[in-house]
Amino acid sequence: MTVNPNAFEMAQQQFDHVAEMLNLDPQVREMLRWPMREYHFRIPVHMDDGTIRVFEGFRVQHNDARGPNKGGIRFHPAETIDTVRALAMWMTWKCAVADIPLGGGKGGVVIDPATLSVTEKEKLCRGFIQRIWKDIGPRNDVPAPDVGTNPQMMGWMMDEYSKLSGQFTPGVITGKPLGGGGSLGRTEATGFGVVYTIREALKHLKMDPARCTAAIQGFGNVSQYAAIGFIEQLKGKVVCVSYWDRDDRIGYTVSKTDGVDPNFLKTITDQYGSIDKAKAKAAGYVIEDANAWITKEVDILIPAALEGQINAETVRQINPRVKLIAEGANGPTTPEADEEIKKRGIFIIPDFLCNAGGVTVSYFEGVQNDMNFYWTKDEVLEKLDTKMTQAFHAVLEMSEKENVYMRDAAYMVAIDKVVKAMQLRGWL
Ligand SMILES: NC(=O)C1=CN([C@@H]2O[C@H](COP(=O)(O)OP(=O)(O)OC[C@H]3O[C@@H](n4cnc5c(N)ncnc54)[C@H](OP(=O)(O)O)[C@@H]3O)[C@@H](O)[C@H]2O)C=CC1
Ligand SMILES: O=C(O)CCC(=O)C(=O)O
Repeated sequence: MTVNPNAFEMAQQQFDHVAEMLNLDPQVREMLRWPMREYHFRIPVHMDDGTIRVFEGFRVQHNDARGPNKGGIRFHPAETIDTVRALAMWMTWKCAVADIPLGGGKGGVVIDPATLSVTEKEKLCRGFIQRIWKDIGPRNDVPAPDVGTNPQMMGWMMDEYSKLSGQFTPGVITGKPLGGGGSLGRTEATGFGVVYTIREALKHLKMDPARCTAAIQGFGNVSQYAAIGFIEQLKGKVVCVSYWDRDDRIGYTVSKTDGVDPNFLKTITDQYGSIDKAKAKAAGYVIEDANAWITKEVDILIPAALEGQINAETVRQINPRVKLIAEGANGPTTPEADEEIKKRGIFIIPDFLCNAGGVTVSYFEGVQNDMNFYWTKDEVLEKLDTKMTQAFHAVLEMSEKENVYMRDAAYMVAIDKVVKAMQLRGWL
């Protein structure tokens, strides 16, 4: 599948479209369609074989009117400054829609983490912090995990920041390991958040979740817990997940008509989301091509891999039965595909609403770090459910009031909050 060539152009196009609908002041548009600040740096790492490799890194701070910049760090071979800019901008809207007092940021390193040893990965994480530590912190910019990074890596980063700043500072990074300042429920948060919004959307559409089927793209952190939550909490059926095969360098869809078992699939998946095809086949799964997930005759599609996956080309392959698209990934749908989805009347839960569960529990993690007192998993997930449910209904209400597409409604809710904060602070 193709990845959108320029995610930032896509993010700006989405923003411009709604700014026009809102008749937003051109000066305010100019402030919001670009990041406030960005850092470009190079990170030298002493590799295990004695050579030195230099990696390219970025941190983008889009807007901090509502609070410290917040957003993950991606380690991905196809990372570009424009992808990071887009993701940072989407974080501003995400925190506003989720109604958490944070702004938008994102980081990235151009690297395939699967090609590094554990020691090299640790050096790269520490090197990232050495380059940026003076410009992040619990009160100005708080990174977290995203594609290609995990809690252990956040633990190393937090340690490096604490060493450099001379004081233990767990609140500088979220998504840390449990016992190392992490919050219970953060691992499940994004996927479960997707499921809470699906539950509310199905109520709105008057569909019974227990009679619904779903097809999921991806089998990383978000998709694994979206699949588990959809089956265990909503009693629905997931007919396939897809993944990127590192050895074959192509994607596959792993299907089972009577429903996949994500807990089993997790046992045959490596830390980067590659499923063992032979073991899946032996367990009765069918291996299909990468695109098969989007063609399935299901009620719900959950794109949860990368941006640009539902585009002008693939949108035509969506089965007429599909009633709902829940965007687990950031930016999975291009503006061309959006037009087609609108025409077909498919209900969409837009990305920065649907996948806001991760940053919401990251926010809870920061709050727990500040209190130095930790909640139980049930407390965290209950608070998450409340936040996601409120956010979903605020966007739905806007969509009904203004008679607009759910993505446009989410932008309206978010832009209104960010602009208000800018006004209150005297920036406008
Ligand atoms: N983790 C979080 O808390 C949040 C994540 N997100 C977004 O959700 C999406 C997924 O993130 P996350 O689950 O954390 O990342 P992971 O790295 O855990 O998983 C993404 C998976 O998708 C695979 N993949 C890449 N391209 C394709 C493809 N074309 N078809 C099928 N699978 C593919 C990746 O394989 P490979 O590694 O081999 O490339 C990887 O296994 C991203 O858009 C991310 O920004 C949004 C909110 C929060
Ligand atoms: O947990 C966080 O702070 C951010 C997660 C993230 O990067 C995202 O929501 O895209």
